Amino acid sequence: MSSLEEPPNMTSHVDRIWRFSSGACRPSSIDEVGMGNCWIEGRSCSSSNTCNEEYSKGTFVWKRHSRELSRGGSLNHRTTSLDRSHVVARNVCNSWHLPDRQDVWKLNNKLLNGMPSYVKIVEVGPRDGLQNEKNVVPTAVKVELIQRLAYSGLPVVEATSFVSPKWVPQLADAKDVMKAIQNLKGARFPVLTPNLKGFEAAVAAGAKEVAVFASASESFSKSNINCSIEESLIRYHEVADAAKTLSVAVRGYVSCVVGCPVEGSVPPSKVAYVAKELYDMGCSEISLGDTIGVGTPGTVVPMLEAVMAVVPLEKLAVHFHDTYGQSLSNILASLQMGISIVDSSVAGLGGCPYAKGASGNIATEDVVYMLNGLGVKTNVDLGKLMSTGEFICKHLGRASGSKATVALSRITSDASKI
Ligand SMILES: CC(C)(COP(=O)([O-])OP(=O)([O-])OC[C@H]1O[C@@H](n2cnc3c(N)ncnc32)[C@H](O)[C@@H]1OP(=O)([O-])[O-])[C@@H](O)C(=O)NCCC(=O)NCCSC(=O)C[C@@](C)(O)CC(=O)[O-]
Repeated sequence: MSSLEEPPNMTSHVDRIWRFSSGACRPSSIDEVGMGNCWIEGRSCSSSNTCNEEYSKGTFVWKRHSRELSRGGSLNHRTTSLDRSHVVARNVCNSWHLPDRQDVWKLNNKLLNGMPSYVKIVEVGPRDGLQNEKNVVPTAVKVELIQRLAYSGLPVVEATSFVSPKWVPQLADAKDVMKAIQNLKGARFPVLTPNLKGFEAAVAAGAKEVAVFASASESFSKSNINCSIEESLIRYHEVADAAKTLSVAVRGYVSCVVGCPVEGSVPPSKVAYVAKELYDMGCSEISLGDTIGVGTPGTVVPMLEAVMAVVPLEKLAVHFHDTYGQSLSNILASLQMGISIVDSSVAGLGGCPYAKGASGNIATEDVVYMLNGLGVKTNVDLGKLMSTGEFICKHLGRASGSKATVALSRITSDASKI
C-alpha cells in the first residue's frame, strides 16, 4: 500500500512505538518539544537521519497539521505545569491524530458523507460521573475538575444537579459548586433540575442553563424520579415555563432510549413521544440517553429515525453509556445521520445510581480521539483533557476508563524511558 492509500490512522502500533524509539529523533530538551518543534516530525533531526525521510514521505497528513498547530495551535504554548510525558502526550495527541479532513474525505468519502464538520461535546463528568461515586468527592475537587474541563476547550460542562440530597447525596453541595464557578468563563455550565424546587434553587445559585430529565420507560421514571412519565412531563412544563420567563435555556433528557433495566427493549415510538413533548414545551436541545448502554447501531438508528421525524435534527444530542462497549460505534452511526452534539464523560466516569450495573458514559478522551481521526472539529485539546482525566482518576484512586488515554500514556511512558 502506498502512503497515499494508507489511511492516516492505520499506522500500526508497533510501527508507532518504533518511531518513538528512534533515538536520533528525540528532542534535545523539553522546550524543544513544548514549543512545537515536533521531534516526531523529524525537523530537529540531522539530514542524514532516516527519520526525517520517513516522515516526509509517509505521514504527509499529520505533518501539515503539525505546521498548522505550530502557527496558532496549542503546540505553541509553553507548558510549565505538565511534566515531560504530558508534553510528549500532547504532541502525540495534537499532531499524529489530526489528519486533514480533505485527505480523510478522499479516503473515506462514504464514511464521512453527511457527517458534521464540527461536533459540540457536552461534558457530563462532574454531574453524571460524580453522582454515582461511592464516596462524596470534596467540593474543591469538583470545582477544579470543572475548571480544568473548561480549560480543555469543552464548550459545555454539566456542573451538578439540584436534586434531593436524600436521593443523590453525592451532589448535595450543588450550591457551593455553582458559587465557586460563578466567574468561570469559556464554557456553559448547565445543571440538572427535577422540578420547580430544583429550578428555583439552581437559578438562585447562579445557573444560567438547566436540564430536565424524563424517561421513555415507565419503570425507570418511577425509580429515578419517583413519578410516572406523564407526571414528570407536567413538572417539566412548570420548569420550562419558569425558565422561559427568566430566559434560562432548558435541555431535555430522555433516558432509556433503547433499553430499560426493568422493561427490556423500549420502542422508538415511545422515545419519539417523550422527545417531542420536551421539545414542544420549549427544551432547546434533546439529549437521547442509552442509560444502560445496551444499544448498538442496530437499535440506535431506528430510534434516531423515529425521533428525527418529530424533533429537528440540529436539536438532538446523543448520550451513550459504555456498558457493552458500543458507544463509539453508536456515536459514529449518529454522526452519519447528521447528529452534531455528543455527551460524554471525562475518563468515562459515571453511571446512573438508579440503573444498577450501568457503567459510565463513553470517555470524552475517546470521543475526541475518534473525532480528531475523522477530521471533525471539537476545539478540545486532547492533551489537556487527558491530564484532567488523570487528575480526577488520581483523586478517585482508579484507572481511567478512556482507552485512548491508557494507550497514549503507555506510548509516552515508553518514549520517556528511552
Ligand atoms: C425528583 C425527586 C426530587 C422526587 O423526590 P420525591 O421524594 O418524590 O419528592 P417529594 O416532592 O416527595 O419531596 C421529598 C423531599 O425531597 C425534597 N426535594 C424535592 N425536590 C427537591 C430538589 N429539587 N432539591 C432538593 N430537595 C428536593 C422535598 O423538599 C422533600 O424534602 P423533605 O420535606 O422530606 O425534607 C427525587 O426523586 C430526586 O431528587 N431524584 C433525583 C434522581 C437523580 O438525580 N437521578 C440521576 C440523574 S438522571 C440520569 O442520570 C440520567 C441521565 C440524565 O444522565 C441520562 C441518561 O443517562 O439516561
